[in-house]
Amino acid sequence: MTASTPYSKSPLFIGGERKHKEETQPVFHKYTGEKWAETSKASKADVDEAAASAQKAFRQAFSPYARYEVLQKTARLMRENQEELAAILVAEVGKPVKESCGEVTRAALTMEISAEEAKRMHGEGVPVEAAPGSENRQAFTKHVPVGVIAAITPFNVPLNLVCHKVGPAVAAGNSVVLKPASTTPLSALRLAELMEEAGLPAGRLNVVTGSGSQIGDWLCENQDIDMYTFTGSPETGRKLKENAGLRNVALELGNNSAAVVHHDADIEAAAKACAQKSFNNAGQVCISVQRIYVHHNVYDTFLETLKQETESLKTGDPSEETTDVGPMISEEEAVRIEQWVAEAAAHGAEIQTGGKRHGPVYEPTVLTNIQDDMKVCKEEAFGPIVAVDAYTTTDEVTARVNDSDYGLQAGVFTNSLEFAMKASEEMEVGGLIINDTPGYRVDHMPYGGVKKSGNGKEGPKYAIEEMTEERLVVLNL
Ligand SMILES: NC(=O)c1ccc[n+]([C@@H]2O[C@H](COP(=O)([O-])OP(=O)(O)OC[C@H]3O[C@@H](n4cnc5c(N)ncnc54)[C@H](O)[C@@H]3O)[C@@H](O)[C@H]2O)c1
Ligand SMILES: O=C[C@H](O)CS(=O)(=O)O
Repeated sequence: MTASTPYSKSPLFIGGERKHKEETQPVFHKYTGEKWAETSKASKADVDEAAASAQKAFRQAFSPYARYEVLQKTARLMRENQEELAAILVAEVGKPVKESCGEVTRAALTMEISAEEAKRMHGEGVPVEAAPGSENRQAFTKHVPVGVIAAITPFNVPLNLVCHKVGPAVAAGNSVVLKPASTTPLSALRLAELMEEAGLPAGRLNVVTGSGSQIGDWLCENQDIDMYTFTGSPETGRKLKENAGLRNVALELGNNSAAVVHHDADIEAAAKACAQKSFNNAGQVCISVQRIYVHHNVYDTFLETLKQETESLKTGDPSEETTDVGPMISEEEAVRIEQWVAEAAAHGAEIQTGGKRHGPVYEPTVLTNIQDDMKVCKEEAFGPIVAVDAYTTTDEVTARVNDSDYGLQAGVFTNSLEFAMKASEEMEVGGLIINDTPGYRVDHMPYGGVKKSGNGKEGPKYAIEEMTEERLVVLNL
């Protein structure tokens, strides 16, 4: 299987074998619209074969140090192939090349962190002998891999979010059946090649491409799958969880991230950070800044600086080094954002900058005079728009941050320890970032949300806890 270049046909990756299928799905270049590649469309039989291959591989010895070596070598190979991997992301996501290179850097680091965690898995001693009558017993726990993990990933960060599933899964000794996003599968297929080159035993990673809903259903029907790890929309995640039966489903879902700018914040720094994290990846990031609440004393200054920073962003061809904001994943999605903005404007919102669509490219857009019940505030935009409003008290803004079905991460720009600690107590999120945006993430930190944002925790150390079972061993000596 060669890396996908224009008009290449990618096979399924099952049991270390390439399996070309007659029926294919196109992958389009998200800026030019040209057909960039075709991927094989898996059948139920292919999914069942992949799960069986994964089970068979799982039963083969694969020591923690061998897993460490494979993951470390994978990270090295990713770095050596960074340019090629970034070019795939530019094409299949439409992600600006500088951001695509950044994703490859982070993905390699995720694999490296996973490698280190492969060597750190351990249980603990349990003092059962402290119980009367158990004086002659000893006990300890150990973490054992769950077995075969079905991993389903979203379109927007297709390499690093695949690594956040495959890396910890392999580190913990599991096998994986991976279903990457149908619109951005090529980076995952290339990763599978690199992991094979790094020495990953055949069957430890299987990649099935095709219809998400069909493959999702077949994975739920298949009893060779021991758990599911899903990243995507709440609607899809809910369906998967309903169909998985008694098997665990780790869910990393949506968000409509809020940032708070208090009167004592560094206003210029906050505006720069908010502009960057409102519009990177064309706003198609689960922790993209979508709502900004600014203390009324500094509202005008912040808004002016935010507008300037936003208008300095270059939109256009993602293959150009100078581009900051590329196309969205499809023109249909850009039209959806156009409609959301029009609806908000029809109800009084003011477009401070942006507001125009050019095919799949939507201009970075700042909205004011918004109402909290507008779609642009209440739902997940997943596009290059941000709504800005003023607040007066910390109680008021905390309530507005919490007025959401989601709770992944929030950011609070303040130098008040009192407000920061209040926020840490009262803001209903999985991650609270003080003096930065909710868009902050490093790949070894615990990452996950509450409410409709999901139930899982990523970061290799934390994902491994979900991908293993704790077993107690008691010795009656
Ligand atoms: N919390 C996080 O870490 C995180 C990270 C990235 C994206 N996301 C979320 O993902 C969403 C955007 O990604 P998307 O549009 O690819 O999401 P999506 O839910 O449309 O698709 C996600 C994956 O599920 C597959 N799928 C589709 N139907 C399925 C079904 N019936 N059963 C099983 N799988 C199915 C898709 O093919 C894809 O691979 C946003 O809501 C975003 O917030 C969350
Ligand atoms: O889209 C959501 C991602 O998890 C954010 S990041 O790219 O991992 O920082």
